Parts: sequence; structure tokens; C-alpha cells
Amino acid sequence: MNILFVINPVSGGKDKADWEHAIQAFCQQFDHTAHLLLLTGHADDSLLRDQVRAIRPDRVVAVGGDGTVKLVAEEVLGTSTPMGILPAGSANGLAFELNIPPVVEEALSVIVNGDIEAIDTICIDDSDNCLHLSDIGMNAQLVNYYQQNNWRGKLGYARGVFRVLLRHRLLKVSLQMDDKVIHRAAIMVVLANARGYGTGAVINPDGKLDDGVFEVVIVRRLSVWALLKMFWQYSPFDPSVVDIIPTKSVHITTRRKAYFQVDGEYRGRVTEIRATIRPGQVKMMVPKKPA
Ligand SMILES: Nc1ncnc2c1ncn2[C@@H]1O[C@H](COP(=O)(O)OP(=O)(O)OP(=O)(O)O)[C@@H](O)[C@H]1O
Repeated sequence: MNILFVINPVSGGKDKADWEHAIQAFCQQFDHTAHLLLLTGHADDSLLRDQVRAIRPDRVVAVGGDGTVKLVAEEVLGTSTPMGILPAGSANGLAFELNIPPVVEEALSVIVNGDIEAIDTICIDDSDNCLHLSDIGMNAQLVNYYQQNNWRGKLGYARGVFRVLLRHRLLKVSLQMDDKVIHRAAIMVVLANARGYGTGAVINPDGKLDDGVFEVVIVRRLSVWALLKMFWQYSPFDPSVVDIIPTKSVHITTRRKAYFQVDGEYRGRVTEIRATIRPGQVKMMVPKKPA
């Protein structure tokens, strides 16, 4: 096989030299050709597009966190080329959701020998694609602080949590789904394709990546303790303060500008979002299901 590995050298705050050695060793052993593309953080999408055109790979593999997974997914979106993940980010939300092993040799084996699962994407404002979780409000504010200050790891999240707790505001939101309109005061609203954040919080217990719908999760309140737990341990949200509504599309408006993030990438402050499910858009390599 011709395999293109798209490596984010800064994800997870870890050096990727060991990953590169493991990739080369594995591909040599099993007679595959490995092409390595190192991201720069600038115009990576066109760099990747050129490489895919030149190499015509059998697999394109994201070596990084959810941001790198999103970059690769947007390249293979709607095509028959499967993508894989080597989880090398700080949180690895989608890899965790898909049960992709964190051990590099095991994850490589999934890329070559695993099953192909066609997963949905949430198309946002006709221009952005969410594979995992997007949200407006408190978590997006946290992502903004985290990226602005280049904080990485759990200590970075903790610093962000304290700053967000001092500065966040309740959002007044209106959500239109089909012909139903809901008005709420909320701390955050999540567009959830997946079940939970890579850090451990299960926001959407019944979420499935390939069911043709996504869930709108309205978090009405969040205690300091719940917010801290969200980033420290695998735990469900308190269902009494959360509304979960499955849908194929939603139009969200907020009275004031709200922080917005897509798959861990901060997108600025918005007052309006339109989101629609796009079923089965990305062919993802996942561990073989037991027969
Ligand atoms: N060489 C580079 N230098 C600086 N930034 C880069 C570089 N390559 C990619 N990036 C940026 O890294 C971000 C994606 O990081 P990614 O999500 O893969 O890792 P992470 O933040 O460690 O993981 P996670 O999302 O799981 O927390 C993107 O914003 C991308 O532009």
C-alpha cells in the first residue's frame, strides 16, 4: 500500500521522531510505502491537497490530535479513500471514540488491516466540517484561551478553567429544529457527532458517529466541580442540567456574541450557526469488530 502520513510536529507537545521511526519500521516490515508530510501550521490544507494528488495514496493517516484529524478528513471527505489515525495529540477525542489504540504499532495495524467505517460529519455554515464535537459558550472560551496562550496538557486546561470561571456569561439562545423553536439560557450548546470530549467528559451518552443524526446538547448549568471533572476523569455530565435533542439540522442564534469552536479549533465569536448532518462522508479505518 501507498500510505501518506500527515504528521503534526507540535501536537500533544511531544517530539514525533519516535513516531516516524515506528512508521518506517512497520511499513518496511510489511512492504508498504510510507510518505511522510510534516505540517507547518500555515496553508497545510493546500500542501496536503498537492501531496494527495501527486501520491494517490491508498490511506491518508493523521498523526496528531483532533485538529490534524479534521485537516485530513476534509481532504478525503466524500471520496472513497480511507483515512486512519495515529493518536499523537493531547486529547485525541475522535481516536478515543473509535477505540483506536494509543500504541503506535497497534494503531498502524488498524490502518492496514482494520474495518472501514463510513462516519457522518456535521456541516457548519456550508463551509466547515465537524467530525467530533463543536460548541458555543464556555468550552469554546476555554479553547480560545488555551490556543491563544499556547497552553498544552492538563495544566493548561486547568489554567483555562479558572480564567473561564471568572469571565464566562450565560447565553440566551434560540434553536430552530424543523418547525420547532426552543429558547434557553445556557452555559454552552454542543453540536455532538460523538459521545464525549477526549479529556473524558461524556456529554452525549447515546451519540453514534454513523447514525445519520447529531445531537444538540444544551448545558444549562455547570458547577466548578463538574467543569474540573470534565477535564480530569471519564465521567458523565449531570443529566438534570442537560437537554439532549437528536436532529439532522439546527439553526442557532444567540443574543450576544458567543465563543465558538469546531473539533478543538477556535473559530471566533458568533451570533448565528447553521448545522446539517452529512451522513457517511468519511471512510475511517477502525479496529476489526469481533466476528
Ligand atoms: N508545525 C506546526 N507548528 C505550529 N502549529 C502547527 C504545526 N502543524 C500543525 N499545527 C497546528 O496544530 C493544530 C492542531 O493540533 P492537533 O489538534 O493535531 O494537536 P493537539 O492540539 O495537541 O491535540 P488535541 O486536539 O487532541 O488536543 C492546528 O491548529 C494546526 O494549524
